[in-house]
Amino acid sequence: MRPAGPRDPVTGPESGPEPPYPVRLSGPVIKGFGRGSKELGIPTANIPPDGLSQYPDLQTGVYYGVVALDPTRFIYDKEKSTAQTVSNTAENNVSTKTPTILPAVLSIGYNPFYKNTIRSVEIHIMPPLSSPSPTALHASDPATKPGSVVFHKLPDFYSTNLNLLILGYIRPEYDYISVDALVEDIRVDCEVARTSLARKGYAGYLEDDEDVPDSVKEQRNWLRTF
Ligand SMILES: Cc1cc2nc3c(=O)[nH]c(=O)nc-3n(C[C@H](O)[C@H](O)[C@H](O)COP(=O)(O)O)c2cc1C
Ligand SMILES: Nc1ncnc2c1ncn2[C@@H]1O[C@H](COP(=O)(O)OP(=O)(O)O)[C@@H](O)[C@H]1O
Ligand SMILES: [Mg+2]
Repeated sequence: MRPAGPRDPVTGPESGPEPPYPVRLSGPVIKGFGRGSKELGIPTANIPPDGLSQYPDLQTGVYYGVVALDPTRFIYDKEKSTAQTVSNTAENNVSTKTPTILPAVLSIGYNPFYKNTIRSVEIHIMPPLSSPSPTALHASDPATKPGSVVFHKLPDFYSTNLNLLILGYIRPEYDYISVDALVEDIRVDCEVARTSLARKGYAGYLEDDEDVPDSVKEQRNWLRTF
C-alpha cells in the first residue's frame, strides 16, 4: 500500500541521467487492458515488455523520460500543440517530418492495484514543457483540485512505432485504497516528471540544443530513428 506522506517534487541527479539511464525501449503501441482511459481518465500507450530483457536489473516502478512516435503514422506539431494521425498506406511510408520529442511518465510492472499477472510497460505522453501542464494545481484557481484535472489526450495511435528513453526513476508501484488515490499519485508523477525534465541536465533530450555532449545528441538521434 502507498505509504502516507508528502512526495518529493523532483527526482534523479541534477546534472542529468546517470547509468543505467538512458534506458532505450521501442515497440509498436499495443492494446492493454482498456483501463487507462476508461477507468482512470489517463491514456497510456502500452508497448511490448520484450526490450526489458536487455536490462535485467531494471526494477518495476514509475519512471520519467522522453518519447518519439514514427512520423509516417503520427505527427505532433509543437508550435500549434496539435496532433495528426496518418493512415498506414504504402505511399505514406516515407516521411520528411522530424519526429517531435515529448515528455513522458511511465510505469513498468504488474499494476498492484489491478493485480496483473503479466508485466506491462505503459507510457503516458505529456504536452511539451513549453505548454501549460494540465496536471498542475494552481492555488489561485479553485477549479484546479485533485480529481478535477483532465490528463493529456491525443488521437489514438495504436500500432504506431514508439521509441522511449527512460531518464530517471520516480517511485515503486503501489496498491491504493481507491481509484482516486491512484489517479492522484499519477497526477503527482506527471508533475514530478515535468519538474525533473525541466532541469538543464535533461534539456538536451527534449530540445535540439547543439550545446550538449555528443552522447546526448546520439541518444536524441536514436530516439528519432524509425
Ligand atoms: C505514471 C504512472 C504510474 C502508475 N502507477 C501505478 C501504481 O503505482 N500502481 C498501479 O497499480 N498501477 C499504476 N499505474 C498503472 C495504471 O494502473 C495503468 O496505467 C492502468 O491500469 C491502465 O492500464 P491499461 O493500459 O492496461 O489499460 C501507473 C501508470 C502510470 C502511467
Ligand atoms: N497522452 C497519451 N499518452 C499515451 N497514449 C495516448 C495518449 N492520448 C491518447 N493515447 C492513445 O490511447 C491509447 C491508450 O489508452 P488506454 O486506455 O491506456 O488503452 P489500452 O488499455 O489499450 O492501453 C494509446 O494506445 C494511444 O493510442
Ligand atoms: Mg494503456
